[in-house]
Amino acid sequence: MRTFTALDDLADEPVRGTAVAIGKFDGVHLGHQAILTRLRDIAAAEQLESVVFTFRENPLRLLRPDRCPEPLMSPDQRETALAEAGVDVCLMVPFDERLSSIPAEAFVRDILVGRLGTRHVIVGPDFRFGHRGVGDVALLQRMGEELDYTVEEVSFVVDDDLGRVSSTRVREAIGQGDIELATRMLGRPVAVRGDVVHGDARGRELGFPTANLGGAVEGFVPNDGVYAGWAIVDGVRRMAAISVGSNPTFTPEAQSRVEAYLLDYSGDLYGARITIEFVHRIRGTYTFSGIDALVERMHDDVRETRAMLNGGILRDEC
Ligand SMILES: Cc1cc2nc3c(=O)[nH]c(=O)nc-3n(C[C@H](O)[C@H](O)[C@H](O)COP(=O)(O)O)c2cc1C
Ligand SMILES: Nc1ncnc2c1ncn2[C@@H]1O[C@H](COP(=O)(O)OP(=O)(O)O)[C@@H](O)[C@H]1O
Repeated sequence: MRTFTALDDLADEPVRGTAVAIGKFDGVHLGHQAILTRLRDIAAAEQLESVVFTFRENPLRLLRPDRCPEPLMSPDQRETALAEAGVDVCLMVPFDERLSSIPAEAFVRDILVGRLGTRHVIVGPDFRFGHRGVGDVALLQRMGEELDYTVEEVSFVVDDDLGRVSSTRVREAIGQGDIELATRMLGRPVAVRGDVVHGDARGRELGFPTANLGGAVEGFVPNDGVYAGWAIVDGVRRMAAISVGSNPTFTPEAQSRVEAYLLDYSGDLYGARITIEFVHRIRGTYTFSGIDALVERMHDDVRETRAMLNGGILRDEC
């Protein structure tokens, strides 16, 4: 996949004869994947390049920061998911004053047709575009008759079990601790990524050293609590008991952070970039009366993690 982070870069390396899907694609969930499947099929059938037109940040960050939700993915995670979906070209441009002031008609004429040579446009439900969001599917279609492209609106993915799939519902599911539902709507694990930093060096004394994620953590961090999941280090996936919290037993005022105890592992992870995938929420974060109570509970958490990830078979040892 070729990625462009500025529209002007298209002048140096033109992309012509395209099918274009436009949207935020936050989460690249099953609904987005339905759009990308159509995009790929249409592009393949007509020997066009498949292009995703998306934004680095949610447009609401500029337009209505008070209503802008936390993203489900970092731009890098989104780019990876789009590449995995078989997209040829990703345009991930900043949604800035300049882009937001382009009128809907000019967006179609100058960008979709002028710069991308669009033959087909594929959008999701309720798609709006152009300055003040005045452009809609009807306008896209009207302009397509004149400018010789077609438009397809892919409807919501509504599943008997999952209901309607949307980024908002994925956030809600994670917020309610239903990691399983979020995972099914995403069609991939709920995952965060970050660098392992030093903590308070307490973990190893408790018998549970934990890799603490620091710096800018990519992805949507679930609510405080304890989770069963996986830690992926250098491409190797290991079972992990994960804590998201401020360790209130020790540091009630601290900021919440993500830390993972990797089962059956000992080694040095400082400085490594690791991915943590959440599979199941075990419990909330408690303020224990002392270290012994915390450690006893952590043993249970580890047993439960192993049971969850081994398909529900509890073994005697932990
Ligand atoms: C599985 C697991 C469950 C945890 N549960 C709690 C908890 O309920 N309350 C709490 O205060 N800390 C909890 N912690 C966090 C520990 O307090 C923390 O890992 C320990 O203080 C080590 O911190 P350090 O990495 O900064 O050395 C948990 C950690 C793990 C790995
Ligand atoms: N099983 C393990 N799970 C997580 N980290 C481990 C494990 N074994 C060794 N480590 C190492 O120990 C470090 C965590 O130890 P800890 O005492 O909790 O210190 P800190 O407070 O700096 O996180 C990790 O960053 C990693 O380098």
